Amino acid sequence: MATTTPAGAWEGLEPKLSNQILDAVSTMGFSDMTPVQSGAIPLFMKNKDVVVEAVTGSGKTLSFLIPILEKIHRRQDKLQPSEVGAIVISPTRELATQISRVLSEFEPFLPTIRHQLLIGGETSLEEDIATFREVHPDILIGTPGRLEDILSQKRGGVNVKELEVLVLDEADRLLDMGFTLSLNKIMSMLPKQRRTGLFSATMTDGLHELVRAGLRNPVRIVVKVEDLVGGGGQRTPAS
Ligand SMILES: Nc1ncnc2c1ncn2[C@@H]1O[C@H](COP(=O)(O)OP(=O)(O)OP(=O)(O)O)[C@@H](O)[C@H]1O
Repeated sequence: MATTTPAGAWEGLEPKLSNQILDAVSTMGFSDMTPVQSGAIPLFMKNKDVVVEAVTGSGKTLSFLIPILEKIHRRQDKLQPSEVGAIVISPTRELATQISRVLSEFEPFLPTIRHQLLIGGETSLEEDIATFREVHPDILIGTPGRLEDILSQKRGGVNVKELEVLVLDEADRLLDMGFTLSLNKIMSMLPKQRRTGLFSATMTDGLHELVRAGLRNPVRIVVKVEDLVGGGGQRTPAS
């Protein structure tokens, strides 16, 4: 990324990242974090909810995928076949697919952590349920409609009682596209003691409402275009 000012080496993060994750990011060719990554990853790992306002191309994807992978990797009681540890909600099939691709790059380093893409379109709900039973994913990445469908079906077999992390990616677009009800429905099905991260390019009134409904004392991280060239993001309480 040409415009991003490096924001520190991955090895310097506190709490420390696992060797498998350090090896994965190094294989991806990333020696330093971007400002959004150095801001969001430690907070998420320290069990804070985060609201991240960051422009496109700031490196948001790894800033939520890495804490998700760390939390699942570090669990003492491993997730049971029907249990999922994290859900990422994205407004479009393309974006969800892109996140799934980035997550796949970690697979050689963390082969026991599996994920499933739930976006509708090419697969029916029945097929997605069959894949869930076969793959036993730990992480679900999807669009609101199909995620809501599979979570609301008893026969879907998805157990969210151990879920630790929910991510709402491109949250401004999720609301613009009319997914508010679906998001509220999904959130109502998830454990309250989870961590939630909301990522968005802009903060609108509707988003403040969603933050109030779905997040607990979140820390806000703002990364503007000038931060990408000048370095550093700001942190302020979001509420
Ligand atoms: N630490 C890093 N160092 C260099 N490049 C990185 C780093 N992290 C991510 N990238 C690259 O930066 C690009 C943008 O990252 P990412 O897709 O996460 O950003 P984004 O903010 O989600 O953007 P978009 O809104 O376009 O999805 C990707 O090509 C990614 O591979």
